[in-house]
This record gives sequence, structure tokens and C-alpha cells, in this order.
Amino acid sequence: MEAPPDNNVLWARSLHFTHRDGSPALGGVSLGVRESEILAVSGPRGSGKTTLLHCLSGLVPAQHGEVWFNSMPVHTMGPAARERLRRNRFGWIDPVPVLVPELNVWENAALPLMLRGTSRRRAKAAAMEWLERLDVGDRAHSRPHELTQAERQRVCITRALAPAPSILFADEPTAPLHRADRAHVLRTLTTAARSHGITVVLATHEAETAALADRKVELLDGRRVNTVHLPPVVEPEGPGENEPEGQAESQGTACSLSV
Ligand SMILES: Nc1ncnc2c1ncn2[C@@H]1O[C@H](COP(=O)(O)OP(=O)(O)OP(=O)(O)O)[C@@H](O)[C@H]1O
Repeated sequence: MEAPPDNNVLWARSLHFTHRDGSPALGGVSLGVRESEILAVSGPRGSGKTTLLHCLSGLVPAQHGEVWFNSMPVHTMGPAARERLRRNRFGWIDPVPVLVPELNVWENAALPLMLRGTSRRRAKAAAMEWLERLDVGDRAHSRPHELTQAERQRVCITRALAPAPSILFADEPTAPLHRADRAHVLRTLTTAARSHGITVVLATHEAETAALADRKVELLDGRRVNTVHLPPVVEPEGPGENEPEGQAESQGTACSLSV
């Protein structure tokens, strides 16, 4: 078993995953994530982004392939060791906000810190600081059902950032937000990650979200692809018989190549 290159905090080799009902999700994905980088995993719906994040974070083991976190082989860990790893080193944001209904906002945000052994007082102080940054500090004593969906998602983002995880897995983190909110929340998330040296693996199908990342890997049908942008084709003559003026120069096209 060969350990990953030193400059990668997370490294995966040839991950294969098929769901129980036989749906293929990953067909041999390899990638490396560098320390403190924001890596976008992009691709259309159903391309395998969520499944890849699940496998990388140790939530589910891939059927074939390797996942390394620093020098630790995640693929050989049992469920309890993977759970400890996720609790102590990783953060997670789902596309739909899920909070504990019996706890108020700051208690929800402080929960991962308390599970790691931080005192209630310190966990509350950290949670409050992050809630302010995400513009939901004034909701700290509300229950989740009193919040809008967008506010609940901001609390989930706070909960993921407050423990300053080594790696934050964010699966379409701004999906429940209005368009106007998205840019602000994404910038807060990426700025916070950069200032705290948090590595982020960000699944998104939106080009503008992926553009905020340092680097992008693209999936299609469970495989990595390279998108090649072809230069515009310029017609040598004027417009053709059936072609309206101005459309002689075709738009640049893109095609995807499996890698
Ligand atoms: N629980 C499941 N059971 C069976 N098949 C599944 C399950 N979850 C996902 N799939 C299938 O696995 C493939 C990859 O899905 P996945 O959710 O990983 O892709 P995605 O790129 O994250 O898509 P989306 O943006 O819609 O969440 C798809 O064909 C999907 O239909």
C-alpha cells in the first residue's frame, strides 16, 4: 500500500462505488486535495458528486479504491474509527439544513465542539462569534422551527465552521438560499476557510460557485473529465443562405474528455 504524496491532505485513488440497487455512482475516481485549498467538485446532477464526498469523508466506504487523510488510510478503518475521524477532523454541510429541533440555534452550532470535549461556555462563545459572521447572531436563542430555511442553512454552515475542521465537505451548501444571499454566504464561507487554513471540498453544479474555488475537478457519470473549450469556428465567407446576419461566427463549444 503506497502512501499519498506529502503535499496532499486528502488523496483518493481509483474509487468505485455502486449503490445497493445497482446504480453506478463512481467509476474509478482519483484526486488529490492540497492543504488549505478550496477544491470544487463540479458536474451535472447525478454525476456522482455527493457519493464522492461521502467516500472521501469516510461516511461510506468505497467498494474499491483508497482514501488517505494525511498518512492515515481511511479505506482500511472500521466504522468507529471513521466516525471518530469525521467528528474530530472533518466538517460537513448538506444541501438541506438539518438541525436538532429540541436545541436552540447557538446550542446547535456549538454541538460539534461540545462533542469534541470543549466546555459549554467556550463552545457557546465560538458558536456566537460564527453566528454573528453568518448574520444570524440575533437568532441565537430561537428554535430551528422559528427560522427561515435560509437562516437554518446559515446555522448549519456555522456549525460546520466553528470547530475549524481540517477538511470541510460542503455539498451544494447554498442550495436553499436565494440567489442574492448565495454570493455573500459563499464569500463568508471561503474567506473563513482561507483565514483559518481549512481545506474545503465543495460539490456544486453551478459554474459561478465553482469559480470561487482555487481549483476544480469535473465529474460526469461517475468519472473525472476534462472540459476542453474549443475556439470559435469562424466561417471564411459571409452568412450562408439560411443563416441570419451576425450568426456566421459560431459560439465557442466545449466537450468533455474522460481522464
Ligand atoms: N441512495 C441511492 N440509491 C441508489 N442510487 C443512488 C443513490 N444516491 C445516488 N444514486 C445514484 O448515483 C448516481 C450519483 O448520484 P450522486 O447523488 O452522487 O450525484 P450528484 O452529482 O451529487 O447529483 P445531485 O446534484 O443530484 O445530488 C446517480 O445516478 C444517482 O441517481
